[in-house]
Amino acid sequence: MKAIHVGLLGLGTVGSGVVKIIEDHQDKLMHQVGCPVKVKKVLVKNIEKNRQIHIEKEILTTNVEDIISNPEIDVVIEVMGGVEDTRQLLIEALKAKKHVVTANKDLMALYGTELLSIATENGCDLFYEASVAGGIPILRSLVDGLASDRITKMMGIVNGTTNFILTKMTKLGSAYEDVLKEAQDLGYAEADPTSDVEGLDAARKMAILARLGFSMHVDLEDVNVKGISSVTDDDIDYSKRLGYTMKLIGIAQRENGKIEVAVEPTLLPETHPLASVNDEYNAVYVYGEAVGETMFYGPGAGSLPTATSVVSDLVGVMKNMRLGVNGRSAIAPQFEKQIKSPDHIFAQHFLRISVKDQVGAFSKITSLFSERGVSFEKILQLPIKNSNLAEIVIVTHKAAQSDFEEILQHLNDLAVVEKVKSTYRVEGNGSI
Ligand SMILES: NC(=O)C1=CN([C@@H]2O[C@H](COP(=O)(O)OP(=O)(O)OC[C@H]3O[C@@H](n4cnc5c(N)ncnc54)[C@H](OP(=O)(O)O)[C@@H]3O)[C@@H](O)[C@H]2O)C=CC1
Ligand SMILES: N[C@@H](CC=O)C(=O)O
Ligand code: NA
Repeated sequence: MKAIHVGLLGLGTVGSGVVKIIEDHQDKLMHQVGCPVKVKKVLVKNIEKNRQIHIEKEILTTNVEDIISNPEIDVVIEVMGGVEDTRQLLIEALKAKKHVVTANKDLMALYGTELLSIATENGCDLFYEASVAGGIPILRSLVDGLASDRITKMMGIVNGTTNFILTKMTKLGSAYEDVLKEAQDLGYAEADPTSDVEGLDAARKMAILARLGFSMHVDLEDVNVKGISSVTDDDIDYSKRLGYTMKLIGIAQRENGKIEVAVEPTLLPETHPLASVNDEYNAVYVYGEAVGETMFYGPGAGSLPTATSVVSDLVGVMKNMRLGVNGRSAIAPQFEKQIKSPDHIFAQHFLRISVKDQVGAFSKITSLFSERGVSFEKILQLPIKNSNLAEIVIVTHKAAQSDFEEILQHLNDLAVVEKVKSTYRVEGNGSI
């Protein structure tokens, strides 16, 4: 039977893994799809570069047309990254009736809707499992495994780099910059790691998850984002003292048809299932009205885990080719997008405030909270050595985001408050 020919755009961390899996698992692939799978051409920037894997030099090219306009190539696998130019390339590939598999969340978060509709118009598949939570088959689980349910909440650790950094800072006391460098060396971080540490990479993934889970057209701008670059050792220490673990958490929840999607450093009780997800591992908790609680766990970044999702998508394309049903799996959103306003978003909050160590300071602060009906779950007050300042650490009960923001503004105006040093969302007290 005729072989399926693949054109690969990119041969870095993920691309090398794809080549390795296609070679090493050829028997399994042939058994599943009934024909050999061959990598025909690979686009790279620099042909002369030393590579981790062995590859015939004549397969490499710097001319994208060798892939996009190559009539022998059936499937284009995009693992090079980039947005605008890559979007044009993939549109060209789809119009040339090539199926596409991509790991590119930047692209799918911004142009996923457009690309999926071009794929459908051209009878092509466009699969992107690796774009969210690397090796975890989370998109297929939402689209197929939980297809019959109504999903109301998804919460997870969806960025390997930041989870790696926070784990090493928490468990080993490592310095932020050193661990970031380690994550880059291990191939977890993006080409520009700003998108990892500032939460944008996780926001892109949460937008994709919310779109599929809630069947709504969720845009990247709908996601409230805060990253981990301002998290300090002190914040981590205080969280530990209060029994919490700091994680970069993505939350997407739906209530009465309205949604909230956010990514922010969040404190979780140490006993929470997501608190024990460490290093580059990811986990996504999904709550469905009928199924109840489900949780998906696995490596969120790295060469072979991510490539596993890519090659499994390739198998999906090839199975559809055999059945003659390519280009029929994308489903248009069922619901109009409705975003929750801040007075409908409720969460607990951690605050660390330095105050003048004087009589009445504490009551001035507490009355700001009580005036808005916000009560405290935990409080810690400690003197700051060699100063006339004290540090107050508070964990509130659930409060509306609008009330909390108002309290913060007024706190900063109080004469007894030297500085609100940090605030974090707290999740998972009582339930996931
Ligand atoms: N690393 C990971 O764990 C994960 C990555 N992803 C996504 O997968 C994609 C690839 O990531 P990763 O493998 O880490 O990236 P790398 O930087 O390791 O590899 C990128 C590859 O693409 C090639 N390339 C980049 N730009 C061009 C261009 N303009 N023309 C030709 N070739 C180009 C590079 O060529 P050369 O080798 O010559 O420099 C390189 O081989 C990204 O979209 C990323 O977000 C998704 C999940 C996990
Ligand atoms: N940079 C990303 C790679 C996978 O998506 C991460 O760290 O999770
Ligand atoms: Na995945």
